[in-house]
Amino acid sequence: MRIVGLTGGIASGKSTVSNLFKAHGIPIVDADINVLKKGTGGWKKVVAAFGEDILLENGEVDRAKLGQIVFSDPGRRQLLNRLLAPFISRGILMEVLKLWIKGCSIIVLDVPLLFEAKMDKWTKPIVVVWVDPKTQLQRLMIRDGSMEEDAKSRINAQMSLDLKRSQADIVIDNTGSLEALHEQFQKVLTQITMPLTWTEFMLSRKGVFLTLFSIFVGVAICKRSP
Ligand SMILES: CC(C)(COP(=O)(O)OP(=O)(O)OC[C@H]1O[C@@H](n2cnc3c(N)ncnc32)[C@H](O)[C@@H]1O)[C@@H](O)C(=O)NCCC(=O)NCCS
Ligand SMILES: Nc1ncnc2c1ncn2[C@@H]1O[C@H](COP(=O)(O)OP(=O)(O)OP(=O)(O)O)[C@@H](O)[C@H]1O
Repeated sequence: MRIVGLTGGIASGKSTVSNLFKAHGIPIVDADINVLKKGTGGWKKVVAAFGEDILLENGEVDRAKLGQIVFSDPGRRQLLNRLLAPFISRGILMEVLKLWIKGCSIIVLDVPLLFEAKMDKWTKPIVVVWVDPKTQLQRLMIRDGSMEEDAKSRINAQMSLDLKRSQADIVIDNTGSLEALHEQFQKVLTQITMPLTWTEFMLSRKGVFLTLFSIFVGVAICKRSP
């Protein structure tokens, strides 16, 4: 199985790229899907630590409010990361397992904090969606309707995008137009859909079944021979 890591900086275009993978039939595992959903373990921990003030009337977490708290206070952000990390990794593992059982051979993990959370060692190749700092700030402010100071504090809450780029196997430069992004994406798609390496094949469902089948046949032959 090939587990591709997809990461980048805030508003660098990960979701846009992730949607392109989806549109081409590549399964995506989203890192923080449902970890804050009402009643889940992550929700309980976060409510216990941050108080019921962060909840909406329906009991769901007010993400905008929690975002404002954690992006303006590194200590509170580290606390949130610490509380949610086990639920995020468990969620990812379960999703990967489900896709493995289904027989998927190439999947993409969409993890904004892939390097920060040290999950990069589980993915190969790593695709980093990079954007120049000025464009990143502009896109973030437009998308979230936020002020420059708030947007900058969110950008600064992450490892630098240049450092992420230096650790990537594949870089998508998303500073240009959407057309330019689509063009680069086609090349990336060709790269990541290349035939599996021997190791990737052995880790896929087919590879494991083939190994088990070979062992079974080998044992059967040995038993029959005098
Ligand atoms: C702070 C929260 C409530 C804000 O929710 P909101 O819906 O407004 O934003 P969303 O989840 O879409 O995240 C937007 C972007 O913010 C950045 N971001 C999110 N969490 C963090 C964090 N803890 N540190 C730095 N950047 C972060 C990422 O680039 C992400 O893509 C939410 O992001 C959260 O619960 N974060 C902690 C969990 C986490 O670490 N998620 C990242 C998965 S690896
Ligand atoms: N090439 C592009 N040209 C113009 N706008 C773009 C381009 N790529 C992405 N955008 C826009 O920039 C914003 C950020 O993109 P996107 O939401 O995909 O980033 P992200 O990395 O997933 O963000 P986050 O980390 O906050 O989840 C969105 O409003 C998106 O529509």
